[in-house]
Amino acid sequence: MLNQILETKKTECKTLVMPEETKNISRKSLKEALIHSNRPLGIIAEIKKASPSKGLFKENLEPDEVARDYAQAGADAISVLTDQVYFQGSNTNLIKAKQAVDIPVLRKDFIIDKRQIEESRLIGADAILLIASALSAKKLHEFYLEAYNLGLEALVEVHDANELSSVLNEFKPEIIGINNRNLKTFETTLETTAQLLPMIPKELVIVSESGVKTAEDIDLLISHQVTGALVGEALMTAPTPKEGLAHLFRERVK
Ligand SMILES: O=P(O)(O)OC[C@@H](O)[C@@H](O)c1c[nH]c2ccccc12
Repeated sequence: MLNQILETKKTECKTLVMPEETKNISRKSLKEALIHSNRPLGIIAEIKKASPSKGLFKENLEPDEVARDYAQAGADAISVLTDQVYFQGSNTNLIKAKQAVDIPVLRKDFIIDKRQIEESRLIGADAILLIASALSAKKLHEFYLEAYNLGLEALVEVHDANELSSVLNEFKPEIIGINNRNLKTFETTLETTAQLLPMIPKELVIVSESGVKTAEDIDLLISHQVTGALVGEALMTAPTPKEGLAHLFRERVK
């Protein structure tokens, strides 16, 4: 699946046209937002209309409304899928989400070409996702530096011990994402986070991604002292973002 997505991206990148710069953007730090969360675990709430494994989550998605709801519900940051073909996202969704809130916005896409980093800056992203399964460690490092040069941060995503050690041999990213989803079977298990955690230097910000669905999952991640969690499906399918987030932290909905 990932290979197919990357092939599509390659084709898309051939005709990539730089968007106009979204004006009046004030960049926010994802790292700081996660570290200074009001909850024991920072939350990146994801705007994801559909996914290749689960199909459609929401028929009519208003990214600005969802972003505002997430922020009001106490999310520390927002992730917006911008890939169109597989996730039904768009750059416009990110622009709208960013303009609606003051918390940092992460661009979720498959970045394989340096120009996509500049594109991310132009549409107003605060941070980008860099996927270890999609890039060599060398390229990851190069793209990581490019992002920070442009004033963006990067969440460097790994999903197994091999990827993690090859990344850490090359450089120490400030923010590491552990993706709990097996890219072949699409199954998720928080065991992935538990297993990779001890390999990561303590000073790095660690985000557990995918398959975080219940208050028990959140408890487990808190007990492992990860900095944050990236939650998509559980919030997209909750009656409201507020209820979804409250449920994860066993809070009463006000
Ligand atoms: O919906 P979930 O299981 O809560 O997962 C969210 C997020 O981690 C997932 O969307 C994701 C993680 N890494 C990605 C890379 C590309 C696209 C999507 C993703």
